[in-house]
Amino acid sequence: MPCLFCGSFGDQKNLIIMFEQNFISVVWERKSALLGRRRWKLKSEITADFELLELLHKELSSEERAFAHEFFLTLSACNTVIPILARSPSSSEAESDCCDNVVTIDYQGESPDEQALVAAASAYGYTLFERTSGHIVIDVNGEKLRLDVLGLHEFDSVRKRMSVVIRFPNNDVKVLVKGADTSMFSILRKDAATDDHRRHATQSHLTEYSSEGLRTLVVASRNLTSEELKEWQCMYQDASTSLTDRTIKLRQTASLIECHLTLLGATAIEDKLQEGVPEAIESLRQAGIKVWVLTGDKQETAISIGLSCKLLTAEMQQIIINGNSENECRKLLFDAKAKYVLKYRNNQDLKWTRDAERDYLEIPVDMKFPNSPQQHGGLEEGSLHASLALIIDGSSLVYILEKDLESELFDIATACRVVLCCRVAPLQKAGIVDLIKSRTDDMTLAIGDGANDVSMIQMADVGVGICGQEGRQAVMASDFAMGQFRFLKRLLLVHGHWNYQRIGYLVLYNFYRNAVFVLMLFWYILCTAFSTTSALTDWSSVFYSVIYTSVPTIFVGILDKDLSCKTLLQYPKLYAAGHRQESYNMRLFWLTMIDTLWQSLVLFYVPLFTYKDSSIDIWSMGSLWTVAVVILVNIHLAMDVQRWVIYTHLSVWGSILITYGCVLVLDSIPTFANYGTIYHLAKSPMYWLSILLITVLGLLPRFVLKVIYQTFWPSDIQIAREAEILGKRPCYLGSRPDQGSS
Ligand SMILES: Nc1ncnc2c1ncn2[C@@H]1O[C@H](COP(=O)(O)OP(=O)(O)OP(=O)(O)O)[C@@H](O)[C@H]1O
Ligand SMILES: [Mg+2]
Repeated sequence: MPCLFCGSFGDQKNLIIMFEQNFISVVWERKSALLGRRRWKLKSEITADFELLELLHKELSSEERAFAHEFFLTLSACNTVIPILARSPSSSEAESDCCDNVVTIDYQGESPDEQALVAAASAYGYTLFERTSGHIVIDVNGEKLRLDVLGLHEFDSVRKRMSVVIRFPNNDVKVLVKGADTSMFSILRKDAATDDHRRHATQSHLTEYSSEGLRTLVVASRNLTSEELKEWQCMYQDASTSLTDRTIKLRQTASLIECHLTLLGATAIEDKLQEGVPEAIESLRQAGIKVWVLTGDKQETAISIGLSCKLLTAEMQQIIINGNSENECRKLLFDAKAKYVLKYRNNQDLKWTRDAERDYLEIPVDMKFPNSPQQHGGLEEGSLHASLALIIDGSSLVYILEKDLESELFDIATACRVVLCCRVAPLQKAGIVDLIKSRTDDMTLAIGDGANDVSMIQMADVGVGICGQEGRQAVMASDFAMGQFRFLKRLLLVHGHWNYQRIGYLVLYNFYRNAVFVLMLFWYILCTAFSTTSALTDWSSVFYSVIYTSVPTIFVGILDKDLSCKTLLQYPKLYAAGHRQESYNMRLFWLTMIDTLWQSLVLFYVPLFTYKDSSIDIWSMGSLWTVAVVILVNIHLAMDVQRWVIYTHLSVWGSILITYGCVLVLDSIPTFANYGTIYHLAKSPMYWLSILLITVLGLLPRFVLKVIYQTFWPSDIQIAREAEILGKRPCYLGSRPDQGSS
């Protein structure tokens, strides 16, 4: 069973912010802000919420207003976004009346979430328009506010938050922090009852937002006393210049100030699914690929995204593992195993059969055979097995992956139809891929777009990077890069299928091509009592692999297609031919070798038999063998070509012509022992008859076997191919349970 590990496949960050401070949730979009004499024009439009705008224009003395001010200040200051300014002419007269100039502002950075948040802050009058390493400048409702950046603790997947230490013009020093709710709530101040109230309200809003599939962040801040600042500065200086354990030291320094924070609010960002994701996932699953989602997102968000991309369905039985200690995780795993997995194992045979039956339902009714199981498939649909979905979070994985619970997790995960790991750190993503790689022979493919997907992309057998808005790290670490998740469907179902067919065939063909030649020479050695004489010139031996038979191999290996891209995309189950190892397996290998043995015997003995009464020399015989073997292997290849294009014709038939050309040239050189042989041979009909006999006799068993197989035991691909050629839809494609996808 191949496995596919997905990071995120959303890329369009549409912004929705929920400001929590006044316990109201406001949703807004991007908008250009009109600020004093300068007009900031954002790349995309944001519509601001009127109520919140009104609050922001009140006197700063009110507590609610002060919190709102600090919330937006944190959004525009606590990030690594770089503003890119471009002056543009005012478009209308009205605009030029109220503004000196219009400045188009584009925010660039590694995190699309941050870009969206800074743009939203700008729409509310907090426009970040200058950033250097030492300071940032924010346009706060027309007033320029310059803030000194004393230090920045970048986001990392362990802390799951970032912070910035800012000195205000009045010399106040503040630490502004934003991060994941799980990491933020533990470092908030818990002094007053109002804090508790605010906290609970925020928590319930966060749950609500993440259930809608929004990506949430919590924003907080606090003032630093001069002693705290001094201590932090000392440590920060030391950590940032340290040559060893720099990351750990910086993390310790951050923890010094990232505590006792005052909650300011929360944000929620819509991470729109890319186009075609549900369809792509569905097709991959029909193709027999298990899809697992590994994300750093909150559990509710991950479940909601899982539902929207149709990975999870409402009927699925969800096994949720959220443990905070080893014992708790152990208990949850054992309970889940006893309750679901053992039951699943007992029903496993039944399940596979029913899976296969279910696949009948995808095929149009009018195309079914009258007695196909589809007839009762509809009746049984309601009683089909309830699928299992495992949902597990990163903190449980800490206990599970590092302890002896790995095998329990593996048992449960493999029994589930869907596995969803949320709040997982990059190394845990790699750990999950490793778990499958080390315990099964399955091929793993990891796909992701962010820096946090790099380790899993590198760990998987095949790594695919999506070039999104989250930088190029995933792409740089991957084997394949693509613009959108949905292209994976084509990559696997079409190109993966073609490649498998071509490589499987080429491996067998190349064994055959070389073995038939060597065996022919071997029979000659046996017949000449190991005399070490040779019938073929050295030139013929060298040219056989390099010129006579190599070009068709290359062209067929690149251009041959058993099925059209349309059919492969329409019937994902055809991909399962690879799972069943239909193109290359031991049976096929030995059959090919037996066929090779037969063909080499025909090659060697037919000329001996046809010329048994003649007195031709051994070089003439060698010349005939050379030409005959080239014609035989090329016609063997021609018999297996599935799609003839002009280049295939040119290469196959051209190779035979080139062989004749080379033989003519080699036989015209007086110093060679085979001088003039072809000219004598070609005159007699016996020569041409021998070649015809070799070709027909050599390929006959293969031809007969192929006809019998394709008539009585056609493969799915064969059926689809015939249907394609006849212009019909395949009727019972992939439906035979014995060939069902694994
Ligand atoms: N720049 C940031 N500043 C603060 N917090 C962040 C930042 N980026 C992400 N986070 C928080 O850390 C969490 C984990 O981030 P991470 O990048 O590991 O995963 P993710 O982006 O949520 O999901 P995915 O695995 O799909 O990329 C996020 O869910 C978010 O709450
Ligand atoms: Mg991310």
